[in-house]
Amino acid sequence: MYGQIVRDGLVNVTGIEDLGLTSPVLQRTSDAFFKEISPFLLHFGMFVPTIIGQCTPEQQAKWLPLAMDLKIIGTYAQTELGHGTFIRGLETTATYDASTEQFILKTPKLSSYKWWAGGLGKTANHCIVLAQLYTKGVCHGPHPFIVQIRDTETHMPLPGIKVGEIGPKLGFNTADNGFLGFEDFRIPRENLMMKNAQVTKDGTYVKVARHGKLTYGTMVFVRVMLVSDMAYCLAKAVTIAVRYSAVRRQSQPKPDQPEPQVLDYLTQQHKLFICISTAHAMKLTSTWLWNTFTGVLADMRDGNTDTLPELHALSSCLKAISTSDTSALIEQCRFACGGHGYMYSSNLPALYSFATATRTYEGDYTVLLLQTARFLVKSWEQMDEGKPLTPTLAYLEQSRNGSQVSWDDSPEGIVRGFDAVAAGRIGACVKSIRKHINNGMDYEDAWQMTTVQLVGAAEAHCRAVICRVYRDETARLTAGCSPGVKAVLDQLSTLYLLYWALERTGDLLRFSSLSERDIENLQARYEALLLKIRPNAVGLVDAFDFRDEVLMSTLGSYDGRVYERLMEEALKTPLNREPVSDSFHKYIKPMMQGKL
Ligand SMILES: CCCCC/C=C\C/C=C\C/C=C\C/C=C\CCCC(=O)SCCNC(=O)CCNC(=O)[C@H](O)C(C)(C)COP(=O)(O)OP(=O)(O)OC[C@H]1O[C@@H](n2cnc3c(N)ncnc32)[C@H](O)[C@@H]1OP(=O)(O)O
Ligand SMILES: Cc1cc2nc3c(=O)[nH]c(=O)nc-3n(C[C@H](O)[C@H](O)[C@H](O)COP(=O)(O)OP(=O)(O)OC[C@H]3O[C@@H](n4cnc5c(N)ncnc54)[C@H](O)[C@@H]3O)c2cc1C
Repeated sequence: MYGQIVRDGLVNVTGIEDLGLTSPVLQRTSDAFFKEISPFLLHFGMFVPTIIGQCTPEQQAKWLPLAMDLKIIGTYAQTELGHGTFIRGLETTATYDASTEQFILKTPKLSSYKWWAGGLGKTANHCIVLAQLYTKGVCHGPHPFIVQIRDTETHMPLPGIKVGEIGPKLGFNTADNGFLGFEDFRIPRENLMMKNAQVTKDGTYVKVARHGKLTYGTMVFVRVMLVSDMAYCLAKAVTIAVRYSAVRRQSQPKPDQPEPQVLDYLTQQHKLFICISTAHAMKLTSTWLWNTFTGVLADMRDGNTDTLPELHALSSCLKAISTSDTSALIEQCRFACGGHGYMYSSNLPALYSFATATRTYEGDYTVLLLQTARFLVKSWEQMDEGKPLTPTLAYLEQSRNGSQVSWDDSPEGIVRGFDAVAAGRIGACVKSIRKHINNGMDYEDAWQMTTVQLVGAAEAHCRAVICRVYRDETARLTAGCSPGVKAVLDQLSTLYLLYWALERTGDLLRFSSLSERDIENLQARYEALLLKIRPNAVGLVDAFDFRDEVLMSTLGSYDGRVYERLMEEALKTPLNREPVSDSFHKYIKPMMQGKL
């Protein structure tokens, strides 16, 4: 299995590299090689970006050609057995020895072992290691080091290195996630990645970065990328589920009628059409986020880090919500395919196991939403002090006078309704924190006591951002389209708004003048819209344009030969090589004869 995956992985990365294509293409074509993950994902997904983001130009000149030509294979080892979320609590140490101009890497105890890095087990010979930097007896916090861990000729672990694979997981079983320990392992001073902080030969620590969190930059980049990844993942899953639902016929609602396509059931449309819509919403939002990200990078190149806090808040909540929505909706696609959705050959299990992991790695869902909430509460307090709000929080102004937003069920009105919900929930958090403080709590305890509400407020803010961006970007991008295309894409973005308005009626009743009658109207409009979308459903997923080799699904192939493919795959199962398994003779027969 591992050998096959490495072969496929190299064909993928070297083949595409020869064509000089970019890593997103690499990422997309890699799907034609793997149902799961390439052991080289971290090399291109984090090792290379960290060299670019954390190294000086001189260090980049040394390491980047080696990495891009695959002369070295890297990964990103930050998480430890004992810490993943709390980076400041990482235990691996890097202590500077001025007498030899080296750092000594140490794994003080079992919980300090690096754990999880993709490709670390058997594939990588180098890695980025986040370690607590000590020099002249002072700890300066976690810093990135580039460390060779295996001999590039023999691939043997270097002396002082303990490395291996962490074992089977829910999914990602081709990612070769590994563990790594250091026993007084020495690396040259120059292996500290010195764009944001330096240590001089005599051990003096020099802070370069204008912002304390630039070391976390790679994670922001990956979070931004993952939003797009999730759109792609969900688009694959709903292509499989909609095509299968068009082929599958089941039950007989009317005695004298043939069994209908299950896609004709309103409940099936309710399960699946939000998936089509969400894939579009996340794709458009990811492009908007990427443009925001590149804008912040440009500002930072000019020495201005003012826009970084908003990017961190946006990338945190969008990564959290896109991965959470995608995991839930891919599982919904699996539910929609009945028993056959549970077959590994449908590819829905692999898509689900990838998406659900993404809800955790690169920042746990709850932790990232609390990061966004921190920014939202700070912004509210700045608004109270009369300071200007950042663009994505402009809607907070409307809540200033505390008046309830009047409900308007037009698409733009629903977007404003979500703004009111987000503003109302943030305001409720601020009120809760202040109440606890007035009752004698310190700020940290008051914050902790409000965290359930804070996670909800961050989700509401993110939903409002997605709704607004989806609506605006659809209008902008379809301006020049034919009326037919424009109408269908407008139906999808309206469906997204109606779906989430019905999911959040409680909040809308609390923070707008929404009434019982309005809810009945929303429900009726939503159901009517499902029927309108039905004729275009297969065309809409065909428009995602996935080749069968990329979908790798017995249920989702273009020709619809579902039962033939399921049987073909079944016959390939090793157990079917012989009519009678030798376990019969070894165990079952003796048992039947009472000889066990
Ligand atoms: C084969 C082809 C491949 C092609 C690939 C191409 C592309 C692929 C793309 C993606 C795919 C790649 C890989 C995917 C697969 C697997 C990868 C998994 C890798 C990992 O899984 S890798 C480990 C990830 N592990 C985490 O994700 C840890 C999460 N834990 C944290 O992130 C921190 O621990 C935090 C933030 C919780 C607390 O950190 P803390 O305790 O130090 O800070 P604190 O909370 O005290 O905040 C103090 C002030 O810093 C600000 N602040 C914080 N963070 C900031 C940031 N990032 N930027 C700017 N400001 C930031 C705050 O906003 C605040 O600001 P203020 O004071 O103003 O409020
Ligand atoms: C498939 C996969 C691949 C990975 N690849 C890599 C890799 O290549 N490199 C790497 O370095 N890491 C990698 N990771 C590790 C990943 O980044 C961490 O697992 C992730 O950051 C979560 O941290 P944790 O495991 O410590 O969870 P924890 O933070 O321990 O989460 C446990 C629970 O505690 C809660 N919690 C934690 N802190 C708080 C808080 N402040 N407030 C409220 N609740 C809190 C969480 O919400 C969660 O419910 C990978 C993980 C997976 C699953």
